Amino acid sequence: MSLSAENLIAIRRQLHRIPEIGMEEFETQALLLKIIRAMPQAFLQIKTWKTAILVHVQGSQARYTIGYRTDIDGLPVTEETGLPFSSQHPGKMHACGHDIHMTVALGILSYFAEHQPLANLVFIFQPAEENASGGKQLYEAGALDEWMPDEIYAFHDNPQLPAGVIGCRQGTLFAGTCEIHAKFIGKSGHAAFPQNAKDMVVAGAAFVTQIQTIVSRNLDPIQAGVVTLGHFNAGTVGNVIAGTAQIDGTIRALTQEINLKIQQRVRTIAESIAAGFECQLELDLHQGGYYPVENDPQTTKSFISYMENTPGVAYQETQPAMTGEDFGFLLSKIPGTMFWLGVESPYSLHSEHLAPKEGAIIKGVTAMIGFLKQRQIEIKSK
Ligand SMILES: CC(=O)N[C@@H](CCC[C@H](N)C(=O)O)C(=O)O
Repeated sequence: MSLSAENLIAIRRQLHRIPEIGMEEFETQALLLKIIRAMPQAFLQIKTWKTAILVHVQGSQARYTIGYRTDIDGLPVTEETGLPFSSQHPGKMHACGHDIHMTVALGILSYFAEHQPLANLVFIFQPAEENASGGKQLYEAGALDEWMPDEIYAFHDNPQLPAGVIGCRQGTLFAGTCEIHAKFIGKSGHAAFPQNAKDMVVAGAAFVTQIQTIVSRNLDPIQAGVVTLGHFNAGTVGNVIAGTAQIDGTIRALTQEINLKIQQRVRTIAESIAAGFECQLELDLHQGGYYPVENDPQTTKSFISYMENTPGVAYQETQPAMTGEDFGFLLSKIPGTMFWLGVESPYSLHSEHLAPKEGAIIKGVTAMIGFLKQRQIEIKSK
């Protein structure tokens, strides 16, 4: 039997209880495998790569392969929702809704495990979307090679959209991101003798301040970019000069060109601060697979047309967002479409209070099963 709405909610709650950080999703992988192995197996082949799971569904007229990807990792966030099925893993939470993503993928898979598709389908349960570009790692390790999709789909939950509403757009959906890790290394000393030390609170503060000029002074005002420094750690106590400052942040831009331009300005400013304060610099600008999420014109046209014209599906065109997604890497290799699924919450993604509305799950499953069925017919008739 395909998984019912009630089954899916129960599964989502099980997954929600056991969030794990990227590349450590062992319990999650075991639970997913148990659920997948309980489905009818006639059309399925299952393989694993590290904590990832790949499931191939044999199509009856297989000349084409459609991929569907979900991420499976949680975040290092302490849950504050008060829900009875809250995280049982201290300091970890599905605060980005990947439990919803996994559940929707299982719902779609359970349908096609029972109703053989025309095309082959490949379901990718991908680790480490948040921290280590699991999609890029999996692709580059060749885990997909045997079952390489001709096109691919994925969604991210969206607390700002009403539950169950599908959001999408042609072109860029999400920004490309790049992590900033900067360490300024000076010399600690007594607060009374600054002449004998190299104060990294001051150097770090200058870096933070100068970085603010990148978006306001270096970018075309019509173009968009974000530089957020979310972490600054320097010193220990008020009367000791700090010998090091560790500053971490993230760059976001809607094109790779602007992302690279911001990276270059961050590097120039960090190096000039290090020179000016006569200190050392360790700088790591790490983009990994977090390329801009660029939707393919053909698959996205077909996707939007289905969602707009299908009774029971609520569709809304959305603006590009500055969230990042390593699905951008897979979309740079395989044409496809990323979309939003509304889960309606007053709290944002990554909030310790995020409590997505579970009614979105069955709506997402139903919309995607319908779309994938139509898409296979479209492809067959080409
Ligand atoms: C949907 C979402 O929230 N994605 C993350 C992706 C992380 C990108 C990377 N680790 C970075 O911090 O730049 C996001 O923060 O947008």
